[in-house]
Amino acid sequence: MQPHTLEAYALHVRAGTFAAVQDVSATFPAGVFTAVIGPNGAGKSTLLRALLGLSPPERGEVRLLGRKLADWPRSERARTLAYLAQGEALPETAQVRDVVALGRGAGAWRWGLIPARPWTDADESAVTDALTRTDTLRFEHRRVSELSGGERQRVSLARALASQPRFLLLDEPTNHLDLAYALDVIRYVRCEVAGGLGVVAVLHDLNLAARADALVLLHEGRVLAAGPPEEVLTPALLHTAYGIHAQIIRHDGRLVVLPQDGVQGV
Ligand SMILES: Nc1ncnc2c1ncn2[C@@H]1O[C@H](COP(=O)(O)OP(=O)(O)OP(=O)(O)O)[C@@H](O)[C@H]1O
Repeated sequence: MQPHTLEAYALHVRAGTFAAVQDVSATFPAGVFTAVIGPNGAGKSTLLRALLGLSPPERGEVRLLGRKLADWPRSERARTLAYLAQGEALPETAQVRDVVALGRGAGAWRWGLIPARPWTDADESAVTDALTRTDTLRFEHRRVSELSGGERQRVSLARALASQPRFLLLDEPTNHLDLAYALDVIRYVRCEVAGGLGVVAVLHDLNLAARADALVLLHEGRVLAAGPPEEVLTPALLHTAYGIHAQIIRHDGRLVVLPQDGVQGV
């Protein structure tokens, strides 16, 4: 048991009747950017939801900062673990600052999920801080409908950071973003990780995943490999997981995955 980690122990999680995650153990430390990779249907989103307590495991358990996730009071757990779901929609007519304020729980009060409490100076400064760190403060009064896809994703990130979480879980945060915006997201994430945040991100782009500190490669619901990118991004493992033939090269100190044309290298 490690105090500064989010951990999965021998997790089995069902999605409907399907065993989507099977016997998965993995450790996600604070101050580390871990990317969860694997082909479609490998169980990545299911694992993320189990780590958040949204999909209760059939067997095994999740531990957050050394304490069983199930033993955490709901509101404390929600503050400690922030989540950015896949393709999450933002309220189109709301102003950016108000959207980020939802990260302080304002939405949950409004919907009656947790008791309302007075809005404080600490809330206000956490919102300003999250806006500043994601470079969204300059358009805090714009409406969501006036933002580009990349700007929206930064606002979503700001909303998640506003709760000042210890861990941030992101499900395909670079989906539908062009390369510049995708790199932006990774850059903002890296800054937060340098400040001690633990980040777990499901990523499909292996060349973005190569920028993480650690990778967990899922295949058919199980961990096929875990460790630093150079240990996980190997031709043999990528062939087993994705059925592709790929070359891995190092450029400017970074790993680059070069798949050959077509699945099975056709
Ligand atoms: N409600 C459900 N009922 C039945 N099967 C499900 C359900 N939800 C997910 N699954 C199945 O569980 C498996 C894992 O799904 P999951 O979404 O976790 O995979 P993933 O790795 O995130 O996939 P993708 O990369 O396509 O998003 C898939 O085969 C999926 O079809």
